[in-house]
Amino acid sequence: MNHFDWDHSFYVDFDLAAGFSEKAEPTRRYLSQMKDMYYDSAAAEKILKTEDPLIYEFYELGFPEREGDLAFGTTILYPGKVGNEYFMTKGHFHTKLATAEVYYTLSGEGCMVMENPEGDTLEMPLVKGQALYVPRRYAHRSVNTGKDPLVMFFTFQADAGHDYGTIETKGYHKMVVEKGGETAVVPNPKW
Ligand SMILES: O=P(O)(O)OC[C@H]1O[C@H](O)[C@H](O)[C@@H](O)[C@@H]1O
Ligand SMILES: [Fe+2]
Repeated sequence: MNHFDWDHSFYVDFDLAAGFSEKAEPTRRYLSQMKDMYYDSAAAEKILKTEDPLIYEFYELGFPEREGDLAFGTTILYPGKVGNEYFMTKGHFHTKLATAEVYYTLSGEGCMVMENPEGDTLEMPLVKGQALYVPRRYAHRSVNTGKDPLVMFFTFQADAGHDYGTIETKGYHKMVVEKGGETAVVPNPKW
């Protein structure tokens, strides 16, 4: 765990291409920790028989969950697929539902899949050099649709919290898959 002093100014280094930091500590999520989130569970089990790939890592700054602070860091989401579904983050709602977040794509290409509790869905490409605004009340998951790591910088209100509940049990309404050599957003048959 890092110990930054959130009541004083501080620097954190983030490599603008690769997303890595020397100063901050990464949290890593492997396929074994999120295998049930992929639609094709047989494909996930098959991969896990021989390896447990690192799906993504993000730099956790140990931010205090205080009103007025900002959480920020980078996420590095690796390329790959489980069955025909691209590697993705778990995704979450904010516990304080009405909390937005900004993602800036540093390198790679992908898609941000969003949905609100009413089931309205939004899918927006993650494009290098563009900041994407994730609106209040929308759960958000990033998906790597490219061949290289997808690297993003993010920031949000530090006391927003993470709510994984509904996402972990039912998933998202939409999935991002490779279909006939193309990237396609399709309905999740589990809904
Ligand atoms: O929480 P996950 O869906 O696994 O995503 C991992 C992390 O990456 C993102 O960039 C978020 O902004 C973080 O708040 C989040 O914890
Ligand atoms: Fe978030």
